[in-house]
Amino acid sequence: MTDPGTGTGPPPGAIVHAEGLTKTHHGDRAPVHAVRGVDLTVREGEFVAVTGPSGAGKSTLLHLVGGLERPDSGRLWIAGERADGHDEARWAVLRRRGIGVVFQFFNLVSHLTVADNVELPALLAGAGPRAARAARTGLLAELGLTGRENALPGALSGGEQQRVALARALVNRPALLLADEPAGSLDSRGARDVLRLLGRFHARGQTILMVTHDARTASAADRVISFFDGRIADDTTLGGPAPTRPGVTGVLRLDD
Ligand SMILES: Nc1ncnc2c1ncn2[C@@H]1O[C@H](COP(=O)(O)OP(=O)(O)OP(=O)(O)O)[C@@H](O)[C@H]1O
Repeated sequence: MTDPGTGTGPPPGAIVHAEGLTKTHHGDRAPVHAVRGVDLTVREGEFVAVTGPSGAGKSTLLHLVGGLERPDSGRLWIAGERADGHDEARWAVLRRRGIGVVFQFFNLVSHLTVADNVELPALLAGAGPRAARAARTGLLAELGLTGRENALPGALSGGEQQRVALARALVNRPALLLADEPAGSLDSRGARDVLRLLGRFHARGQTILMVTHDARTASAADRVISFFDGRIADDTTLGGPAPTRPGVTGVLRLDD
């Protein structure tokens, strides 16, 4: 891959640092320049929303950061480690540093119970069954899902499914939580609950990078990046409480 080598590398405390990140999609029509030389730093504890019109390249940017797609050029660091290499090296960094992802349509495994969906990433990461169960139990309690452990995803509301997906994304205590339109398929109550939960995890130090086309959803973040035609058009830090302490612990109550 091309390495422009022009940047300065990640500053201290950067969870995401990208320099000149570029991605062109080659479908069956003309090439689409989805991300065009993006420089981006997300510091530990930030809640950043990337917003912009359909086709602006928001999801492609999120996929590049999350290792779901590989950049054509540019450099990417996750928690200080280069993460833009060939597939094996990229996955090794992402596994070590930990990235959790929530998608618009939850992407739960339909034939696994809630408990198994949430425990699966912990078991894949090498946790023993007891540790995986303890992590799952704590998170489901925090997310108001105690009693739903044995349900299959299809028996849950959209809001409940997204909370299960959130538990799954957080079970390995990732350095970074990526959220792609996390409220996009929910009714207004489900959307409000999920955004409130994201806000509370953020208040406890969770770093979050969220993509949304919706300005109201974006306002849950404390920094809003406007993306247009593959580039950052605006980057605004909003007011709001600073994270109180790192780590995701304690009990969240939806009705607070
Ligand atoms: N795998 C792909 N193959 C070809 N073109 C793609 C691919 N993925 C995305 N694109 C194109 O790249 C551009 C950016 O897409 P992307 O999904 O990143 O934008 P977006 O801002 O997230 O849009 P939306 O809000 O509609 O999801 C669009 O023109 C899209 O059609």
